[in-house]
Amino acid sequence: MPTPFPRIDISPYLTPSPALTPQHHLTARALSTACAHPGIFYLTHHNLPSSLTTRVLTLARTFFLSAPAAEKARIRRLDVGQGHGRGDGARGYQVVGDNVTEGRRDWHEAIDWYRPVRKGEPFECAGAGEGEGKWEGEDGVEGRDRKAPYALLKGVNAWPRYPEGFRAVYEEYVARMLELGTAVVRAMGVALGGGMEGVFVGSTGESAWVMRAIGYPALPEEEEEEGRVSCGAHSDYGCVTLLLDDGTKGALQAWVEGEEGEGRWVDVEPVEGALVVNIGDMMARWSGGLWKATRHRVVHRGSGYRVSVPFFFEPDWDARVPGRDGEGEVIYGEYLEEKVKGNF
Ligand SMILES: O=C(O)CCC(=O)C(=O)O
Ligand SMILES: [Fe+2]
Repeated sequence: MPTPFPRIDISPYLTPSPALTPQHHLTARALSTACAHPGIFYLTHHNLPSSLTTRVLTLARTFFLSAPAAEKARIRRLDVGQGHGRGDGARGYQVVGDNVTEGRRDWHEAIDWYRPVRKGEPFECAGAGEGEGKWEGEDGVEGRDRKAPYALLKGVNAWPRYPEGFRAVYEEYVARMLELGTAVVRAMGVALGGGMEGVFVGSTGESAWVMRAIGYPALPEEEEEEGRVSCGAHSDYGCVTLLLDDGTKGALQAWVEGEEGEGRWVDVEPVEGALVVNIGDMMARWSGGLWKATRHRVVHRGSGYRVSVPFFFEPDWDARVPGRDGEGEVIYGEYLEEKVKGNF
């Protein structure tokens, strides 16, 4: 069966242009349809050099499969207060089974990074410490001006020292993804109309982005019998997810609803040179429920080791996002804190 997921060419939004052209509108219209149903699509012509995406995936694979246990332990995610205060309950490496989705342990390992919190930012305080704790693992500017103990989500990112060059490549990738994310939300704003282009660009200029490198060993049969999957069914909570995958087939699945409202899991097969994109709960709210934060999950039964790197392009920490079903608006950073506390 052909894949039901459309391809969206984002290139018109990547070239500076003082006014919207017919090409901009073509992309916006295609996005509008795709975001309403099935809410997940392939982003093409994104202008990311394949040399960069290949390096990103290879570095993650090498880390997961061959980093010494001590290196994985050095950057392990810690609860708030742990590790002389360097834990922020969010950033760092998680072993297989550490990540929990809807109460079940996921069958993957991962490193999570969040947008750095800069000293003096309005939301920096909220419990951030002025203590003496210094995390030995921090070797970059981020950590130097902000001392542990850290509050929830307010720590410093943990970067592998092995394989060499990891951080520089990933930071280059983050910079590219911020540009791309801005282009995508701008296109989504044009698609929604009513001034939303300005709202989206204005609410994501300091995006509280999140990035994960995920390593999926094949899911053992006995784990699946226990009801475990590689990554449990969920919708993403932010704006837009830009997913880079290593081409492994039959792993990512999306919940697609038919005309009658009946749904089923459909494989989202990798498309060479394209990113898989879905919208998150914040974007669904901004669209007034017109667009869907599609549920998805990963079931990787194959024999190989799968690697993916989702980049979550999110609203600013202090962005105000409309409520759902008459609820009041939320401040995105507060919403995120609740999500992290509740283990997503
Ligand atoms: O690995 C994937 O393909 C998807 C991961 C995912 O859905 C997530 O991290 O939110
Ligand atoms: Fe997801």
